Amino acid sequence: MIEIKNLSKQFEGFQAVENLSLRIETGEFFALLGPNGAGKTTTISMISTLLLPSGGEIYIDGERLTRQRKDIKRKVSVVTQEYSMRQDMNMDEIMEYQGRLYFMKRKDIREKTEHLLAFAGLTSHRKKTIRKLSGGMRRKLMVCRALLTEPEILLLDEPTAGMDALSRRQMWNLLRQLNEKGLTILLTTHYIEEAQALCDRVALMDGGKLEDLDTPENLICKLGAYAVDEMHPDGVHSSYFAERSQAIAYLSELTGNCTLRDTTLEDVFVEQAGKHLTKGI
Ligand SMILES: Nc1ncnc2c1ncn2[C@@H]1O[C@H](COP(=O)(O)OP(=O)(O)OP(=O)(O)O)[C@@H](O)[C@H]1O
Repeated sequence: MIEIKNLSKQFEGFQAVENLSLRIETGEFFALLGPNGAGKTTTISMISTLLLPSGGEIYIDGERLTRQRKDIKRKVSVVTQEYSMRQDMNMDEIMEYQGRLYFMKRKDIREKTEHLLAFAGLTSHRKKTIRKLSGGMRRKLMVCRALLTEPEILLLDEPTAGMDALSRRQMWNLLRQLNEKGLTILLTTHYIEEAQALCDRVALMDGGKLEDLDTPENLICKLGAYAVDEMHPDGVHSSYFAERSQAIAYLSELTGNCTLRDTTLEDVFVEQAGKHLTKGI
């Protein structure tokens, strides 16, 4: 369980995260969503202790997280946005290097590497050096590396950024299976359908602050489960309704090109962060 209390981060006077409080339950699959610069990466970096908070606290299973508490830090692994791996190493070497950093026994490293690479479908590529791997393979390897120390919590900063649709689905399946085995997962993503497909709950951030936090279904219901899109020369204008009958009544009054559809989490995101994203352009 991760508990964040009044967490803040300032960079030279700039408030990147402001008074953030939230709680992620053990075994939950949780997403931080928000426009560019919302403070998602900064939040993940503080939970992984890469960054120190300017204020507030983080608790893991009820214990205060600090850089000195190696026992608590070990419960948390992070997959960052950058490929932080030596280009000239192959997969086995990357895993061995990571295991040695954590003083794991060689036999343990070998056994777990075997299992993790097979689980991620990477075994046949294990002797390729990092520079010869595709972006999707590298990200999967980063997940394997993060899992080597058997964390209870996995933090992923945009785990499928730049992946093609097939690789993204493979990563989703991998993460789903890990979560089903009990791993608590916190991810940031710009692919809203990713959060809708995977996550139990979603936190919407903007300008360093928490704007809303709920299940995707509840966030959609709050906006209105039915959407009517009207095509205008400047783009699409969407209106939201709780009841299908209301949406149909509204639609019947319209004369232009318009459609009725189910509201998605992306609609919730666009409405929240409307000033940052413009639909239809
Ligand atoms: N080291 C730093 N020094 C100064 N400002 C920073 C630093 N790191 C982040 N920021 C600023 O803090 C704000 C939040 O950044 P952060 O990377 O957490 O946002 P984000 O929600 O992850 O954005 P994105 O979706 O673009 O990855 C941004 O305005 C960013 O410019």
